[in-house]
Amino acid sequence: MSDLPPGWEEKKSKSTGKTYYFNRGTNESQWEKPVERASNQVRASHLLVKHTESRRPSSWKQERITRSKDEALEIIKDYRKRITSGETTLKELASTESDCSSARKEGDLGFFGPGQMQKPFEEATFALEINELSEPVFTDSGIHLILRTG
Ligand SMILES: O=C(CCc1ccccc1)N[C@H](Cc1nc2ccccc2[nH]1)C(=O)O
Repeated sequence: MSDLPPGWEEKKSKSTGKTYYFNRGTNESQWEKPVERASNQVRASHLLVKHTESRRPSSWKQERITRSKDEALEIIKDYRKRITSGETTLKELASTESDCSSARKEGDLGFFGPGQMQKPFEEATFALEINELSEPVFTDSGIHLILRTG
């Protein structure tokens, strides 16, 4: 009985006879045996709008961030409306609008566990279902929209 994570199955390459692994759910295939991720890990993408009170009021987008916290919240609320209406997606918006360097990865932060992110961000993410979008979340970095992806 192969101990593979849910959705993965072991297959034999027709051409080389080598064992590989296929995930029917995601259509991924890989040579390496997939490992279970620790159950207390989550994955998220986020869009960050910084403001003058941000810990580091600078980003790849803007050398000096001059918007106020109130202005940042209005912007984030507008982004959330555009995502929930289906006009755009968090990943699309994060790529061009996020003040976090993860913008270059469509806002993806990868997997993380407890104690790795600022508490408000961690608590908000762990409270989300997979594919659920947060309300605006305030951290020392600024104001975030978080999409839990894993
Ligand atoms: O700390 C980083 C880098 C985060 C990152 C993780 C994984 C891949 C790429 C970037 N960026 C900060 C802004 C920032 N503050 C955050 C607080 C919580 C989660 C993500 C955050 N991003 C900044 O740019 O000031």
